[in-house]
Amino acid sequence: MTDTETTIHKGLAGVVVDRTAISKVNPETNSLLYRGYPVQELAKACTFEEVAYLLWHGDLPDAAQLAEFETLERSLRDLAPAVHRVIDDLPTTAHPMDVLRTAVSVIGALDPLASKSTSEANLQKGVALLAQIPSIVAYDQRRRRGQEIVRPRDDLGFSANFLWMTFGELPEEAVVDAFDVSMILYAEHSFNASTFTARVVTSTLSDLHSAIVAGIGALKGPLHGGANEAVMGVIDEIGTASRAEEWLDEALASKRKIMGFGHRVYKNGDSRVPTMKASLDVLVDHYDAGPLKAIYDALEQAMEERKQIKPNLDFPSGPAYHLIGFDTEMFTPLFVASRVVGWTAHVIEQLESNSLIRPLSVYDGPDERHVAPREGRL
Ligand SMILES: CC(=O)SCCNC(=O)CCNC(=O)[C@H](O)C(C)(C)COP(=O)(O)OP(=O)(O)OC[C@H]1O[C@@H](n2cnc3c(N)ncnc32)[C@H](O)[C@@H]1OP(=O)(O)O
Ligand SMILES: O=C([O-])CC(=O)C(=O)O
Repeated sequence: MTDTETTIHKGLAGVVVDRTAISKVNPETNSLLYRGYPVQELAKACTFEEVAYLLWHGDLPDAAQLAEFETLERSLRDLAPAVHRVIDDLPTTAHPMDVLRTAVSVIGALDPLASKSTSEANLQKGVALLAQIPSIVAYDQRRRRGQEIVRPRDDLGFSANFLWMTFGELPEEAVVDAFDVSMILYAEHSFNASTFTARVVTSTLSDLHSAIVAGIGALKGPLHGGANEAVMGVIDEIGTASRAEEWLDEALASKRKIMGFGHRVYKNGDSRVPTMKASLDVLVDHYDAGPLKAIYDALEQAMEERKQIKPNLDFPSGPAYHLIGFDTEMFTPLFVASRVVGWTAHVIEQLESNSLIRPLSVYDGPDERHVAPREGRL
């Protein structure tokens, strides 16, 4: 085939690269299934731990399986001293995603199973990361605020413990539930950029921690997970609901991408947004945050009128995390705390039927040329 006959799929848009049994994103029906279950049903009826178990094992746990899984996750929450030391050595000017990426890399280097890549070994590594990423994120926010570390509690579930370690107190159940819903919704989304990155790394037969570190790097960008942090910047810039339309017109005129809107796959709205928006509404009531919600609604409406582009999950989750009390730059690490579940499931699935991921490209550099003799060239 000549270069002129080759179709280039920029950004791999529309390209199907493999099969997956983990989740199904369906833009036609605006639905998202985890192992066959609609994510809205899971968010309503299950805890994040149950959903993690489902994504890793293919089925929801029974009572004994859940108890065993929860006991294991709760037993692994403490960070190794070396991980603490590395975090302490990093300046508080470092972005929390860089701190998290570095800490996960240290966990990998310390892991006695580092070179083992059976499904069992990868599940063990995955559950340790599930348990320890909240400890890293909570500690990082506290050290930035000059606060003492709060140790994990093994009498609390994943989300309650995460909030306990971050804030040193337990918020009301409605807040814990809203946070848990966000964790469920962020857990998995087929071949998104960070998951694909993790699968590319895995396809070389590299290890799980390397894949997760690479996934964190891909998630950090504002076109992907970094958008939940950027949404808060937008809301701060707008300042008050009555300015939303004017702000949007100026932003669009200067060709800005509006963070928290649009999606590569969903063109008619993100299946997860209604569920997260309901949780945001609970938080808005709880924290009496009408003005923030008014900006949210005004921007959503103006974006619909100007561009007919709908919000993605990062639009409601950014303000939700703000209301719960997280610093804005911690929002994308919160996404990691959840998505590590999806990444781990994909690493395991990739290894089950691996093929090195290595696409082709069309060369459009200079025609062949030859190196002139050294004398005369230099
Ligand atoms: C959890 C997640 O990762 S969800 C994604 C989070 N990312 C964001 O919120 C960042 C903002 N959104 C975007 O940049 C994009 O919508 C993406 C990257 C998510 C998807 O992009 P793509 O599928 O490549 O769509 P693409 O960029 O081609 O957009 C198609 C058209 O819609 C416009 N558009 C899409 N999203 C936006 C947006 N957020 N703001 C303004 N215009 C937009 C594009 O400018 C383009 O217009 P044009 O045809 O006139 O040039
Ligand atoms: O699927 C995508 O491209 C991005 C996304 O929504 C996610 O990773 O949750």
